[in-house]
Amino acid sequence: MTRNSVGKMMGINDSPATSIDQTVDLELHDMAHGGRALGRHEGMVVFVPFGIPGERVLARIYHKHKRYAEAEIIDIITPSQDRVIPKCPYFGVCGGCHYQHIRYDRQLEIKRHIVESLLSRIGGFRDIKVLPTIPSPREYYYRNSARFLCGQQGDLGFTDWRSNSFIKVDTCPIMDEKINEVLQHIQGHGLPGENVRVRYSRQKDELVIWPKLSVDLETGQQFHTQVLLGREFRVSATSFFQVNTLQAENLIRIALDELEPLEGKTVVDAYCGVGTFTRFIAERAELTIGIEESPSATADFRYNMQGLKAKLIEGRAEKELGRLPNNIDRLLLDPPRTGCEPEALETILELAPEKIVYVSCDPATLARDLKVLCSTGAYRLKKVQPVDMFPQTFHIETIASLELL
Ligand SMILES: C[S@@+](CC[C@H](N)C(=O)[O-])C[C@H]1O[C@@H](n2cnc3c(N)ncnc32)[C@H](O)[C@@H]1O
Repeated sequence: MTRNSVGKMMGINDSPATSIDQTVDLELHDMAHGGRALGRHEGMVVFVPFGIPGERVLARIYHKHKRYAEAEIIDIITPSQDRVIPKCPYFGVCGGCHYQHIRYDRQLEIKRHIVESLLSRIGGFRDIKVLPTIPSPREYYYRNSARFLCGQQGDLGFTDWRSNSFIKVDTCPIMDEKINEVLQHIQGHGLPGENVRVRYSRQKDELVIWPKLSVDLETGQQFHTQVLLGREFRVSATSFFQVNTLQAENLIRIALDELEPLEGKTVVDAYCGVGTFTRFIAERAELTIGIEESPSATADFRYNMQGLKAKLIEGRAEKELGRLPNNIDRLLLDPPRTGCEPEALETILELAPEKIVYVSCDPATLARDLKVLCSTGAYRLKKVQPVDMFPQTFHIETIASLELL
């Protein structure tokens, strides 16, 4: 989406009365997708990071675009009752978290509201009531995976959200405690120019630290084993895996409920990764067909699906969906943030499965794709359920369920 289209969507005007370095008094009235609160000055929308809707703030304009401005809070005149003290010493500088200053139950409501408003504005779904966001079992220390950037001297850290420059970090309270422990050992030992990926399986107490480093810990492991609802998954260092293990179990439960009944059915799991959903579908359905393009994920999928009624098609979903037979009963979609390619959506409309469950990590592309699937009158949007996979950040995971009319 371009900046101008964001401006138009929000009903934003250009305002000569707003200028760089100006201090403005703002009532924050909403939260935009992307984690910034919204205020208005002289008719121009102002995006305010680390604000909370309902607050009145004094803010300094640091960017002015044609249709909107960006401002940083210099004083909070009326704080929200939902404002809390962030846990992380890097919060406000590090680009990883956006909501640590907001009480957790308010984060959940903000996410629900954003999904509903994007479905209405982008998707044209005016009457859809989005269900309350399912809270993460852990509000902090939930991530089973970290990707650290490496600075000049082998220091490990993340990015300053304003300047995009490297910042060294010695702790990260959204990563599993074990990943924080590992960081103590590997800090200062990164390889300049290379990211360091640390993944941890709490159930199996297994680590992947990639690439190989000169430290007093085993590094360079190719795989580790993650466990979801009692099933083991081999996951390679470079394969995608859901970052919030406990919440991924809820995601699977909801997706299965929406796909049921599965007995005797042919199901396609597009963008299947290492087989997270396929594994459970294949235990019930007649045949499950996964589609995945990543070579490491497809190798893991083959390993994980041994003995199950599951087939794999290696390739891009937008091409491979068109080669499927016409008897597909159910379709699960779990694409990357960019959503589904138009070609994939066209083919899905031709295949016309009775039920589609769309698992999305970006509600804007979800709304765009659901509009394509529903605007022809082929599908009805039955249920929309946000599931908080990423507490303390603006990222939103949503499951949408569609039925053929
Ligand atoms: C959000 S992940 C979901 C993976 C899996 N469903 C899971 O829950 O673990 C998206 C997956 O789609 C794969 N992918 C990305 N673009 C693709 C495309 N055009 N066609 C097929 N797979 C794709 C990625 O490699 C990744 O494994």
